[in-house]
Amino acid sequence: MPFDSKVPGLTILAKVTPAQAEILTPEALQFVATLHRIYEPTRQLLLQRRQQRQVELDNGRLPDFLPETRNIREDATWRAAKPAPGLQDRRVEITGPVDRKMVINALNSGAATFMADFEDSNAPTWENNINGQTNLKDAIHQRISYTAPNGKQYNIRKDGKIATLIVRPRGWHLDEKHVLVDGQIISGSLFDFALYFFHNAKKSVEIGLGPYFYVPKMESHLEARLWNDVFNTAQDYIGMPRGTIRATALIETILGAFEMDEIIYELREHSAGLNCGRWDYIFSFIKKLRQNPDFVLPDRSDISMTTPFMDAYVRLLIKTCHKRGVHAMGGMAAQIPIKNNEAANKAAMDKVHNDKLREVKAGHDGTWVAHPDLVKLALKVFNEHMPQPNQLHIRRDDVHVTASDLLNTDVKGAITETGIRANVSVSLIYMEAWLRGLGCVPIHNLMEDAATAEISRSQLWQWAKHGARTIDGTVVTPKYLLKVLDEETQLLAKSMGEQRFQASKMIQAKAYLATQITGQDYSDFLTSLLYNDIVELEKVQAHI
Ligand SMILES: CC(=O)SCCNC(=O)CCNC(=O)[C@H](O)C(C)(C)COP(=O)(O)OP(=O)(O)OC[C@H]1O[C@@H](n2cnc3c(N)ncnc32)[C@H](O)[C@@H]1OP(=O)(O)O
Ligand SMILES: O=CC(=O)O
Ligand SMILES: [Mg+2]
Repeated sequence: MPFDSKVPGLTILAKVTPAQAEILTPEALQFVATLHRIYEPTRQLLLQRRQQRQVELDNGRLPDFLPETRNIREDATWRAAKPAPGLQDRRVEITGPVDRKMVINALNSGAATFMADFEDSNAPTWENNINGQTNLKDAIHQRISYTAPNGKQYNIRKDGKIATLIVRPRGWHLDEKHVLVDGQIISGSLFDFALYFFHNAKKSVEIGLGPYFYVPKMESHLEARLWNDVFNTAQDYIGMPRGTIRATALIETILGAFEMDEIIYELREHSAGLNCGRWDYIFSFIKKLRQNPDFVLPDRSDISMTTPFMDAYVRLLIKTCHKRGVHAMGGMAAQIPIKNNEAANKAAMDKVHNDKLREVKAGHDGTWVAHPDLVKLALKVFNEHMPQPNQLHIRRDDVHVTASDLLNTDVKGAITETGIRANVSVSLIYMEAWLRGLGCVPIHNLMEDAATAEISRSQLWQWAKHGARTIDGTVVTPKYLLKVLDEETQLLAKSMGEQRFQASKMIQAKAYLATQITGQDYSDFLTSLLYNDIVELEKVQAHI
């Protein structure tokens, strides 16, 4: 039986269990439909604007600060909202997908906050998304528990030291194809935001916090304005004072980096600062400038936070945030604990330690970790170097970052066969996992998610497009990359064994990847490219 949404014009093209129906209530869905009807036209216009800007970039026009918003950047008098309850001290934030066990583990991890992720680390299957909403609702309503298949019991810690919940909805580019309003596919961002807000906003205030969000992958301040408008409508809708919501904007696109002040300004009543989403930032740098031969980068492993364009971005972000009185959050080191190899584990932990040390010394007010075992390590570094809750008082008016600093590709390194093979293998393994509904996986001892995998496949495209040369003199051609793809797939097949390989999604992943590495077709997002494969539409066309 198709699910009856009881909301005129809104159709759900998916199976809905009784537990999921408690999230998909007529009242919550009415709110989804309301937001869609008001804001979908603007979202579509902004997505078209992204395409227009891409054409300009492809034609050689480099990103720059906007002349029309100079007054916002140069007016030193305006400030954003003061930090909200639970968001003053954010020295260590754990992130992770909205899986029930992980939600409990993250809340218990000892981190100050937990960013529950519908984006980079989540494959947006219907199950993942709706069950994720149930998990977050149960968390905010303080009734979440879980029994694992092995009988292990998970409960929220009793000492009250639970991380403050922050939710990251999907970016503006992603659709939620299981829901139609007036026959139109709706936005994934609005769907994730609306359901979480509707069920939890009031309760989160009652428990002394608030409805808190991370907003990802914005490419302009106009996209931030759209979020701000959505926040105002949402608060008015449930009778909550405007300014109760707080949102930290990830600066993780090269175009967003040129509009940091403007993004805070648009969100100022709701702003909780900016975050250096380093992995998407590298991806965006490659993607947006992909047609320009001056921006061909070496191996992914050669691009670090001290690479000139990354260093400039960090410095500008910290300066901008502290000027406006909001948090400048750091990002994610990709290393995770390595089991059964003490030396390798120590080397990985040293890298995380050094990354956190660099962040706190640069002036960041907090950082991200990918795994509960990293919380203590990051806390130790921040406690030692940041005795107060944050470093908002440290102004960096001495920092001057220019457009050419943000575009400085003086990166030390080379393109190597090892780097090419690593990119192919990471892309394949990640895409295969994503197609099975897993959005974050350990690969070669690193955390890989949608943002990191995007770097790998985009580099392959760019190297083939420009006929880049490896350090050994090999010219990277489509033919060469397709040969490497075959070889790497065979290696994976061998290590997995025939039966596991055939049962996996590796063949689909390979077919998708083949379209993305010849320097011709380029999908703006891997997740958009793969999304149709994880959409399972129920046949309820008669109800549309
Ligand atoms: C670019 C960006 O956007 S960064 C932000 C997005 N990425 C992330 O959030 C990364 C999230 N991290 C993860 O998903 C995981 O840590 C992975 C996939 C990298 C590794 O996961 P695993 O292989 O399961 O790690 P491992 O086996 O060491 O886990 C040990 C325990 O920690 C838990 N755990 C691991 N990572 C997390 C996390 N981020 N949050 C909560 N719990 C976690 C596991 O569930 C497991 O719990 P259990 O012992 O009760 O069974
Ligand atoms: O979302 C974070 C990133 O690094 O990308
Ligand atoms: Mg990201």
